[in-house]
Amino acid sequence: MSTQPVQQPAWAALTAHRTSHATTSLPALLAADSTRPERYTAQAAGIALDYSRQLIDDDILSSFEQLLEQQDMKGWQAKMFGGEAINTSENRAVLHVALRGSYNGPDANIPLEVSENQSKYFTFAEAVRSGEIKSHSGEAFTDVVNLGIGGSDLGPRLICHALADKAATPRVHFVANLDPTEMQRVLMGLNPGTTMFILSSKSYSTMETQANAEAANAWLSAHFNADAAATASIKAAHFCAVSNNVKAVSGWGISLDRCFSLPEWVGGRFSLWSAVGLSIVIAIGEKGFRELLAGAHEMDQHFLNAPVRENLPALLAILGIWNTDFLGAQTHGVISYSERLRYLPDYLQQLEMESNGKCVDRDGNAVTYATSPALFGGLGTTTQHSFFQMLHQGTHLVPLDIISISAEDNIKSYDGDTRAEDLLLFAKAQSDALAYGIEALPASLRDAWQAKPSYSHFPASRPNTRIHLEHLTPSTLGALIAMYEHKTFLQGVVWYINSFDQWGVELGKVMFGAMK
Ligand SMILES: O=P(O)(O)OC[C@H]1O[C@](O)(CO)[C@@H](O)[C@@H]1O
Repeated sequence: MSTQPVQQPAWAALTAHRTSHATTSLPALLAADSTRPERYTAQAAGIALDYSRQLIDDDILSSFEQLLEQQDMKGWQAKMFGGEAINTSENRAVLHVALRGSYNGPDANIPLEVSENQSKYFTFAEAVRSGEIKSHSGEAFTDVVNLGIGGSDLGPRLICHALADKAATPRVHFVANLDPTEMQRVLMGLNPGTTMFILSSKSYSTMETQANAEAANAWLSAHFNADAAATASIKAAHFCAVSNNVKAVSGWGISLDRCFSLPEWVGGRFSLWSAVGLSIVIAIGEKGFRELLAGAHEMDQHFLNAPVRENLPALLAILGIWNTDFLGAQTHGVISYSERLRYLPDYLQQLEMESNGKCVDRDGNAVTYATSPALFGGLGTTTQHSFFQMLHQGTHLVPLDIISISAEDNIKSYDGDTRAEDLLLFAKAQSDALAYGIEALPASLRDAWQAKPSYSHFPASRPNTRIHLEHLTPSTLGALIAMYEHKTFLQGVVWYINSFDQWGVELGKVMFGAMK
């Protein structure tokens, strides 16, 4: 029976490990066992996860295996993949996994509904890509702008930036913010005559997206110098929509055959796999999108079947809980050594913090332990020249995920261009510097460094996990995102919180409404 984890025997064992390991350091752990990097590396779906530079050992991992059992990991997995209403505050199932063929429950209508929806927006996206669907002035669309926020923006934005061929049309753009400047800057270079908008809002109650749709509509009618009747037909030609509230969206003037629905059981921050991914299908095609789904499906199966010590999402969940609840970390950093993964930290911020930023458990009681850390991040190497100073020599413990892709997957712009190789080398160098400090230097350099005054002292023993993708493809990106989704879900299971509602964002909306 799951309950608050602090009541479980394994939590007490972990607390005891924390005390007995108080003086353990990463250089000592790494020096004591030359097989540690190999033993503490797990692989699945094209992703290798090396957690040898985390402050854990076999005893701690064993206690976590027990904790997962005591908190009924398997039972919760079965509930989620089987379609039980585990989002109890909203009485909803949590079935984004059904969108990638991983539903395990008895309702045969669910896979049918998924494939019916998919075929509608896949067909539409391919017709936009091929130029078969034309603009008001009879031209092929060159640009598509997704208007959405939160889950209706961050996943598609991440994936399109990572995978879209920037030289091909239609190009895909994103506008999320209420600040008119964002839209103005995106639209500045675009031709209204060949620009399509996707109004993407699961609830169709998000004021930012509605306001931006009005602004986009005004931009179009100003261009066409249109009267009211013409404005309606321009809107019909240049807008499509994604929503769970198709009736309301079509009421705004988008024709029903261009309104693509997503089921109630897909949470906003898990919705990129649904019609919310329309911008992705337009950017990478149906084939690419199906590969993305297949990669996520592979990760789903891995999460369900792999033993804990080989299970990537489970390991990430464990490491996060150890660092947060036992070592006292209040933050978690994600550093991507790949421009193509620029938006990963933004995406993960919503995924992890909106899901697990909770202080009340599933029974309505206050939790007595820490839940989601603050997640932040950025790109290597640029962040090395901004906040890495604090990571190396600051007073806070900041565990990191350091993510890299193979150099051959990157651009070479001239003969002898070694930037991609050097980028990868920096990911390794930073990981070593954080974990070992100057111990990792060759002896000659180390002696010289040691002679320096205390301001150059490196405390070391700063935990980090290396996550490496041999290739960044739709499939491996799908797997990477699904891995983080399941990490987040499992942490919520252990913390005994509902990871699938977001009441914390509501009060500000109501306050705004009261002031308006
Ligand atoms: O797609 P919608 O309904 O416009 O919601 C956008 C975002 O707003 C939130 O509901 C938070 O306000 C997120 O959970 C969601 O992803």
